[in-house]
Amino acid sequence: MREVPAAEPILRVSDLTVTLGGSAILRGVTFDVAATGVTALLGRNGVGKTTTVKSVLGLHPAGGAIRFAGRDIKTLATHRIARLGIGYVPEDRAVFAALTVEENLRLAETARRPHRYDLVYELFPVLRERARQRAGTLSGGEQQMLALGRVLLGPSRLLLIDEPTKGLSPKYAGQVAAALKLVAREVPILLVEQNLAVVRRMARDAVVLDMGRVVHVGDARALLADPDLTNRLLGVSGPRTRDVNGSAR
Ligand SMILES: Nc1ncnc2c1ncn2[C@@H]1O[C@H](COP(=O)(O)OP(=O)(O)OP(=O)(O)O)[C@@H](O)[C@H]1O
Repeated sequence: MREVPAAEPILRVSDLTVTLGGSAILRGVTFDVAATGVTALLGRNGVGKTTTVKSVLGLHPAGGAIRFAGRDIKTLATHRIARLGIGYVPEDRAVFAALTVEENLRLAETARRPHRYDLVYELFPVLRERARQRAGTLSGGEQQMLALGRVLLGPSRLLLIDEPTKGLSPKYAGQVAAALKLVAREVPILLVEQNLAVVRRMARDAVVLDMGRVVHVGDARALLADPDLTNRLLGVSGPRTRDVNGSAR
């Protein structure tokens, strides 16, 4: 029987090195992001997860190679990388506080069409309900939904999403995770996430960083099902006590 070749990864990061403020932050990071599903980028605080994501976007000068959909993107300017179809939701959510929800979405419109308001409002009905409300007065969870809505508005081929559930109540974290899971059916996601219950629910693949290096690559659930490995790599005992909605398990 002929083997079906596995799809090419959508993103290939090879031997990525980044120095910031005189310190070597990434020391040869190598990993792939599959063309489907969610790849979780994990690790303790300060190990280089955000730096990795920003480097993919051309926001830090980096050594090594970055290929997106088979194309070398490391030397491209950030706006050109974005135009190739890489969407980014940063950790601080980056919504315009003084503008309404609707204005925030309209500002995210780009030349790349179609603008998928139907998808955004289907995933996050609260954004339609609060269309006229200033973004700065939304709750943290609603602001996160707006930030995700902004990036989902245009067609993307890969989403880089940095800690989308950080600081959210279990209820909102659950809602955001559920929406991202739906999004991941259409667009591959590289997800930085500390909430391991969210990771277990969404991610198929896991990449773990430690001190600027990849120390583990493999199946996300297998990693999280192994308390010793989880403890050694992530410094926690895994998502065993509470699920993503905060219920005890
Ligand atoms: N512009 C910068 N100048 C100097 N050092 C920086 C800069 N940006 C990040 N760093 C340092 O690089 C290291 C990695 O930071 P990074 O934000 O990538 O970590 P992280 O894994 O995303 O952490 P966290 O989980 O806490 O968000 C940290 O020690 C941080 O202080």
